[in-house]
Amino acid sequence: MKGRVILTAGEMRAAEARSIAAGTSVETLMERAGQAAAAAIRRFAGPMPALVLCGPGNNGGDGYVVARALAAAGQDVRVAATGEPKTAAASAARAAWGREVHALADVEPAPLLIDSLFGTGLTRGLLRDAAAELEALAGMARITAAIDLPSGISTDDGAILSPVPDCDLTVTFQTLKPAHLLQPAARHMGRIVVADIGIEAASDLHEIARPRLAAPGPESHKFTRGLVTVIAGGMAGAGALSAGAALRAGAGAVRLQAREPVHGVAAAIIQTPGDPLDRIDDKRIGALLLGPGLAPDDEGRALFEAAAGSGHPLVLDAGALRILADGAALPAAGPTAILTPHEGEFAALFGEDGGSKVERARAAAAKVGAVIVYKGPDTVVAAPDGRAAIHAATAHWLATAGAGDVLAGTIAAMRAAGMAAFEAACAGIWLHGRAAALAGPFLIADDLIAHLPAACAECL
Ligand SMILES: NC(=O)C1=CN([C@@H]2O[C@H](COP(=O)(O)OP(=O)(O)OC[C@H]3O[C@@H](n4cnc5c(N)ncnc54)[C@H](OP(=O)(O)O)[C@@H]3O)[C@@H](O)[C@H]2O)[C@@H](O)CC1
Ligand SMILES: Nc1ncnc2c1ncn2[C@@H]1O[C@H](COP(=O)(O)OP(=O)(O)O)[C@@H](O)[C@H]1O
Ligand SMILES: [K+]
Repeated sequence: MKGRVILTAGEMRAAEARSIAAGTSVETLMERAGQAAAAAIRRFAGPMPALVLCGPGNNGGDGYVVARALAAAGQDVRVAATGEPKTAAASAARAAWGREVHALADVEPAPLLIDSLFGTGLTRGLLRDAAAELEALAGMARITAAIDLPSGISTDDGAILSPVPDCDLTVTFQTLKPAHLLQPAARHMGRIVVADIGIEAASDLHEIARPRLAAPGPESHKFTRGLVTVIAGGMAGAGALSAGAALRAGAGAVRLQAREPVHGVAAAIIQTPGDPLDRIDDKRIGALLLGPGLAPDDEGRALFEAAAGSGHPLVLDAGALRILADGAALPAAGPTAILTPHEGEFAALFGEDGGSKVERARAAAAKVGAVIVYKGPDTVVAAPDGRAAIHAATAHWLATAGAGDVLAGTIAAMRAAGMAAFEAACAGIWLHGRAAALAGPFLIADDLIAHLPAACAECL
């Protein structure tokens, strides 16, 4: 499955402009947006007394429509605004509301607060008084709903420009925007509803969705399901986590290549202690994973060179990324490699500048010609051809040692099963996040492995 489309503010404006050029007016789009938002809010919150805060732009315009729709449904509604509308469509929406509009500074709170101050047009933080008013009213409300985005958020990179309320519901239009999934903004969204307002929207940026996995059939054997080779570093436990994850994520065979026997791993993991490069020329290897537990020393560099020259689909994590940052080269040709850096590894490889997490991941993928899995509480996958995808984790218990090793092994299993690099990365991330949700609070990395089969079973 491909997942929900994500558009930036500029792409959304362009899609809106095309729609207008094709004959649908801004007023019509605003009416659809406001009516859809009101319906979603009523479904979520029921008929409680509401206060709608309206800003000067079209986000505020949506708010006047929401207020009119809720009032028409018999709900007790008040409106407060920062000032007069600045767009013709918002002015028309305010006129159609036709009732009193309070000043934001001295309005009474209500149990249902609807934040329609700013959306995709926000270019700078709210003025201190407006931000404080929004925060205070949200603090006194039982439920806070945002129209398009909670106010104070930068749409494209998810940055916080001024204090943002914690919303219970965010109703956005036609597609997700990056800030709905990127941190630090994403934590403020609550439940996200995407309402259809009849705009055509396509993008090469998607949310990561549940993958489809194939069950083995009568024609299958272990090597058709995929052979994963994990080259263990000096800290063999990390490789053991990756190997265990690859096996539980459905690889038909997993080899853990370490100098010494690794204890405590599943007996089904094939071990032939000795030279870690033993059998690296096996043509059946579907994914070669290097990096977990690997030190950036002479031996590590030699293993990297051998892996890079092997011609196998590579998954490079941890120590292999440090070796790469120190100047080693990826193979110039052959299957697309997958790199799985966390924030620190990404910065060491590609620097810290360059826009949003999506833009930075895309630039990195284009630069090195590999699929980049830029990890964190939000994970961005980018391919050299410009495709990108975002996963907003809900299981923050993943912030635990070894979770990255499990992710790398899971991705390697997907790759060995025959998925292309971008799809394998996306599938692995989804399964990893789902396994974390199933494992629950206080999970450790080993628990993720135990829950991978249940996560995979949801994808058959
Ligand atoms: N795209 C679509 O298809 C549809 C979009 N729709 C809706 O439109 C919304 C986008 O509307 P928008 O472009 O008018 O921007 P919006 O978020 O209301 O804010 C811009 C205004 O705020 C101002 N301003 C900015 N920062 C400020 C600050 N810190 N403090 C004070 N002022 C500040 C800025 O003025 P300026 O920067 O020039 O000073 C401008 O006046 C979108 O989120 C969605 O809800 C739907 O109606 C229908 C279909
Ligand atoms: N706060 C968080 N919320 C959700 N997922 C997280 C969080 N912190 C880390 N993760 C995920 O956990 C994994 C950690 O990987 P990594 O940083 O390489 O850890 P390690 O090296 O200990 O295995 C990644 O998949 C990352 O996306
Ligand atoms: K808003």
